[in-house]
Amino acid sequence: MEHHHYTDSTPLLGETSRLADRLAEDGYVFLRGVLPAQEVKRVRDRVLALAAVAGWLRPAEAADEDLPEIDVRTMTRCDDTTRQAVRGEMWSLREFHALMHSPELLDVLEGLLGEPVFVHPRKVLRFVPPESSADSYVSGWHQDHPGVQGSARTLTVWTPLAPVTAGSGGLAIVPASHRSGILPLRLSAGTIVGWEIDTTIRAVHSGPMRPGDILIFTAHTVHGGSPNTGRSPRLSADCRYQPLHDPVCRDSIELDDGSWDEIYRTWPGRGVDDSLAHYWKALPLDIVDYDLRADTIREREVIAAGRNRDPLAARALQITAACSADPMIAAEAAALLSSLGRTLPERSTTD
Ligand SMILES: O=C(O)CCC(=O)C(=O)O
Ligand SMILES: [Fe+2]
Repeated sequence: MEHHHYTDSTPLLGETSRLADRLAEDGYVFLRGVLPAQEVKRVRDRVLALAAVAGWLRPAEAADEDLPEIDVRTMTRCDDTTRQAVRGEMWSLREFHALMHSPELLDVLEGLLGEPVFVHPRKVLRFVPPESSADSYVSGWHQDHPGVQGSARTLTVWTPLAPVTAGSGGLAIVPASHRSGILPLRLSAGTIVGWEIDTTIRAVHSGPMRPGDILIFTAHTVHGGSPNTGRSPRLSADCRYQPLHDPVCRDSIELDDGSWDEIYRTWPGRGVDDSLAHYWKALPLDIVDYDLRADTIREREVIAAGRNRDPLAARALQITAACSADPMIAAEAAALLSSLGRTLPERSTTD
């Protein structure tokens, strides 16, 4: 596999049609310094403060580029409920949501899409501890469209909250991989969802990133997180942006658990009269349900693989047991998982 640095498209900022051509050609653009570094730092500091309160950091030792080290033992010992609560507090930070609505970013996206943009409310904040921690994972090679659904023209923005170094790992992109539609998947025990793209990858683009830098890629572009081999957390944010008038999948708006008002309880004035709270309710959206058909087919495949005692099915069985909409399938997945005799660490199920 060939490894190259991202193609730097920063010189094309302000030349909308050339930037859009680059996105159409490569499936991604890498732009430096789009987000205000001070705002990024504000989010990072708040996230790290929550991690420190949870005891996840080793305060005395500054490691990778002024980020504290993770206390892997404490984090690994942390029970699931506490871990999810801390991650939930990080995710609820108003500064994080505001960052993904930065005017500088929306200008670029509006230029690329050529029409008004809808910012998905369900943004993702990633706190990836070193791979030695039970709560670390790689996202595996994937395309966003099968999971995000809605508009096929949706764009993802990925941005680091701290410098991306060789140790922290970042987001690797397979250039021009968006041109072949939805690609098949294969079981993969080491990735977050238990599946990954089943194609030969010939070239990968990656490289260092600074706070403020962004990657924008299409919903069909193959990409995946690299392992965090450093000693500090990898902190990043990602969010999806689509043409306002295209269909929006309900799952990009609605929460799996809890309500948006619970999220806003830490916002000033609990989000009342806040332009970032419930902002989609005033928009003329064409909301569509999540189409479960592809997931159902994959669930059948993983059950069959589990019956064949395929060790590659372990992670997908775990996800199916925890998340299947069909209780019979969930129960069989759980039984097959225990008969596989594998106890995998409990991990987050975010794609
Ligand atoms: O940061 C990662 O590990 C994965 C990010 C990703 O898949 C995305 O932003 O769509
Ligand atoms: Fe993704």
